[in-house]
Amino acid sequence: MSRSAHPAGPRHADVLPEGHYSAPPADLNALDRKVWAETVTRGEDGVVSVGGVPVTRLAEEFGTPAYVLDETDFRARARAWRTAFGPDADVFYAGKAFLSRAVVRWLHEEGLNLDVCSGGELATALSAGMPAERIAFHGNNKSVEEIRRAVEAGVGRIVLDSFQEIVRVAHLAQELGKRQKVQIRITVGVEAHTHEFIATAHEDQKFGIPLAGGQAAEAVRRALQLDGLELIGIHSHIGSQIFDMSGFEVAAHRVVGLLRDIRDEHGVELPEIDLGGGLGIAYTSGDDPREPHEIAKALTEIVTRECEAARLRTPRISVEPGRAIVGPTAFTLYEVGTVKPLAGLRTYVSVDGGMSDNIRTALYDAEYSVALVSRASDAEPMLARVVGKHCESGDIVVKDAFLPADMAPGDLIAVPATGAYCRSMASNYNHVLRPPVVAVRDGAGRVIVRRETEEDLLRLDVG
Ligand SMILES: Cc1ncc(COP(=O)(O)O)c(C=O)c1O
Ligand SMILES: N[C@@H](CCCC[NH3+])C(=O)O
Repeated sequence: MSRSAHPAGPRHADVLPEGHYSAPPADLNALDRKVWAETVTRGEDGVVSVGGVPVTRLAEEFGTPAYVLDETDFRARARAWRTAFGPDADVFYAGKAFLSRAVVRWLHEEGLNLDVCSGGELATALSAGMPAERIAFHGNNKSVEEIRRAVEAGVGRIVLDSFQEIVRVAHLAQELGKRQKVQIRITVGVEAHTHEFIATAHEDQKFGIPLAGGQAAEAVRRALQLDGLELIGIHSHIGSQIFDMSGFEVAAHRVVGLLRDIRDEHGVELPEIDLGGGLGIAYTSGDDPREPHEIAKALTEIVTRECEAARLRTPRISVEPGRAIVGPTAFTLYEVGTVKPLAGLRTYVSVDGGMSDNIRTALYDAEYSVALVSRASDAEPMLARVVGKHCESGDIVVKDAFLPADMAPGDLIAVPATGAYCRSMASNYNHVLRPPVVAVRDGAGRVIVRRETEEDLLRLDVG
């Protein structure tokens, strides 16, 4: 296999990209500790390992592309959240970030609860043994059938998202002879500092019942009147990939304000509040994520302070981190197929996956980093764009990155921080098969979600 440089290719682009990769890093072989988990290291032979397992071995054993997830890191992060919030609060892992039966079992063992947002996620959670009372069921348009299954299973809470749903859940619960614990999701009117597609607490979007205009107060009134419901609290989720804590502070302030109004109007002190998920992770060296203990301290302090001011008993707090737990624990391992230098522009490096295993770049203009992991290289940096194999020019995995100028077919590259919203949003576009998830632990990899096969694809075809 040729390791030669590509003389026609640019060493640096004439026009450098804006953002975090506007200049090449000093050493392309160094792994940026902001985006790579500590358990990922480069050996003396230049090969990168995770938890002591070389990526070359993983590629041989499981093929590429593959999501490689460090189980030890996942458990440590889950535990850190659990410990940070302590016994008087609850941490619900948001299954939408990535869910599999193995993950459900790890969460159960680490003492976390689970947030699900569809019948499919609920089925996965229950089939892996998560106790129903530790499950929260979310969604802005749960079907009657999904609600029925959740109530029958005995989920710990259903988070109500509309006036229609308040009535729907109450009737179904009554029909089943149950009183369902519920929270009401409200929209607090905060503009979260994140991509507009993943902000969820400003007024003009689909989630929750607005605080504005007294709508949330009216929803509470109705829920308290219905026998099938036990209203246990108020829920707010302001968006995702957020670093600035001020949005959470405003949300907590407004949620506590509603609890105070409820006490004043109905004489009831609701025992719980949920402040959702949304904490950001580092995708590039420019991102500075908060640690779980900082977040726990900030949220607990503000809720306690606001409750004291309102003379309310401090409610039990819950949170729903997804990305912050699973995001940093996995990387996607790809094999390079072609290297195409475009003079004066950049070099296109095509990998064996693409937008079907990571839609985030195309969907949110998300930034990622990338490294050559199957060897070290002393070649000069070249401005590269990592693209997939799909019939779409927007099929970009990493928009701007510096890779060594001797990149060649057969090299393995890895994109870190792909644990969240990559496998869970993967598709079969172009009938490309979805990659496996390989969990690494104790010096070995094991498949926790297998690679799709052509038989899997054809199984759904009728006729
Ligand atoms: C209701 C709810 N909770 C939790 C989450 C998890 O968010 P994140 O993965 O950003 O922590 C989401 C997704 O944004 C959500 O919609
Ligand atoms: N899927 C989104 C986040 C949405 C979270 C769910 N409400 C992402 O990849 O960032």
